[in-house]
Amino acid sequence: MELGPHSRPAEPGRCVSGSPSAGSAFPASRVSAAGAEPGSRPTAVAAVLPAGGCGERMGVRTPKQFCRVLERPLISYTLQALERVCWIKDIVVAVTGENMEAMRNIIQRYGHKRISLAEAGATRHRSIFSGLKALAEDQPDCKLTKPEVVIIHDAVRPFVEEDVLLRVVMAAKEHGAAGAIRPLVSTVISPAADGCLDHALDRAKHRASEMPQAFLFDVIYEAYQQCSDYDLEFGTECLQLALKYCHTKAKLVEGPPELWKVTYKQDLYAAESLIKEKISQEICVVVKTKDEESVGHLLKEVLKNELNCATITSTALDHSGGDIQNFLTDQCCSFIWVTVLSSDFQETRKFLTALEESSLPLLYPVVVVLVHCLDFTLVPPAQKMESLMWIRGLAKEVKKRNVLLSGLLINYSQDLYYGS
Ligand SMILES: Nc1ccn([C@@H]2O[C@H](COP(=O)(O)OP(=O)(O)OP(=O)(O)O)[C@@H](O)[C@H]2O)c(=O)n1
Ligand SMILES: O=P(O)(O)OC[C@@H](O)[C@@H](O)[C@@H](O)CO
Repeated sequence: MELGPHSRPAEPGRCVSGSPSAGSAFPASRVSAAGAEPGSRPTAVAAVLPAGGCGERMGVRTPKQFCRVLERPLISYTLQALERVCWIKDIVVAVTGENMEAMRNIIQRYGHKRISLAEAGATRHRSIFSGLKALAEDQPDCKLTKPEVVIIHDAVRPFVEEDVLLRVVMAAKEHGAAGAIRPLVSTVISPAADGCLDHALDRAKHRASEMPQAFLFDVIYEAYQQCSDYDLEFGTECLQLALKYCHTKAKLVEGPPELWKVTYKQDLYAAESLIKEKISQEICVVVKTKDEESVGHLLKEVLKNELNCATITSTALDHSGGDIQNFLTDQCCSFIWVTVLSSDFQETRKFLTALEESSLPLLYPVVVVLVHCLDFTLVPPAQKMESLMWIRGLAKEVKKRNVLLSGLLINYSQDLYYGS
């Protein structure tokens, strides 16, 4: 899967030489929960995202961090997840030189902030080390301020929430290092030289090490500076480096199942269905005017009963796009636009234009179901067909801008409506 046609001449994202970020520090109120004195100095937190791999196990030409999920590069979802966390002040992404421009295009296209780029290395540990150097103040022309705690998170683990980030950071503040773990799904075995089973590990006594991990910056930076070439070349575990080189025993933090790493092609399909599920969690029923509100409310109640996993809201837009912008959030991506006994599609077009102008279609495909209620006894057949063709043409037009429009024509008798 190639990077999309949106790639434009690079507007350079914040490379290492960029100015310090405006992001806030880790709020003191949260730190006090980790045993620090309440109201003490907030903890500065930054993140390093290794994104310099080639995705060999994915088996496609494009490195998996740039593979598209619902038309958007996988890494952009991870960046958005971290950007949702206001107390992460800098995010350093380690990418190869050949992918720097692609990364800058992604930063610009999806409006990512607080991002700095560093040159990846030949291994994941070398890429992480490069990202840490971008945050260390002992490096020449380094413009980023050194954080107290640094999160390390694989760029191909897009489903990371603030809760687990907060828990690993607070644990790292207390213990020097912390990492998310998950129960093992398969039993770990140790093969003998002859290729037969030597022994099996007790699965209940072992865990899978996942990401995010967090460290006191000085601990992990010192570990990487002391790290042997062998460990830099063949190691896969940052927690082990903190233990081996800084005698720091990481606190292990139970993480949710969504922390898995996109490694094989099936992981990409799983990521797509998880993102689709998240998008469909929030549905907003939109009617044009107050007097159509009863229809919208009725539809909302029906949907609430039928779709108990989704959050259904409704709103009436008495005015032009201004109201639409107010309720657009990056949480809601599915809308049911209801028009009753009206052949005027101008309001529909205004609504879709406002959607396109919002940042929503950038981050997710926006789904709009146009429910067009007509009194079929009053409307000639030609008008019904005309309405359907109009909706079809509009759907084709807005699809280019990541808005997926479907139309539903419903026979809705006038006396039922005005009698309602
Ligand atoms: N030299 C490398 C190798 C890996 N990574 C990053 O480390 C993360 C986890 O590594 P992995 O899943 O192994 O990614 P790849 O090395 O790309 O995968 P593969 O082993 O299948 O080639 C990924 O975000 C990957 O981009 C990196 O920054 N630099
Ligand atoms: O070896 P990979 O590069 O696939 O994975 C790197 C890390 O994500 C993996 O080692 C976790 O166990 C966390 O350390």
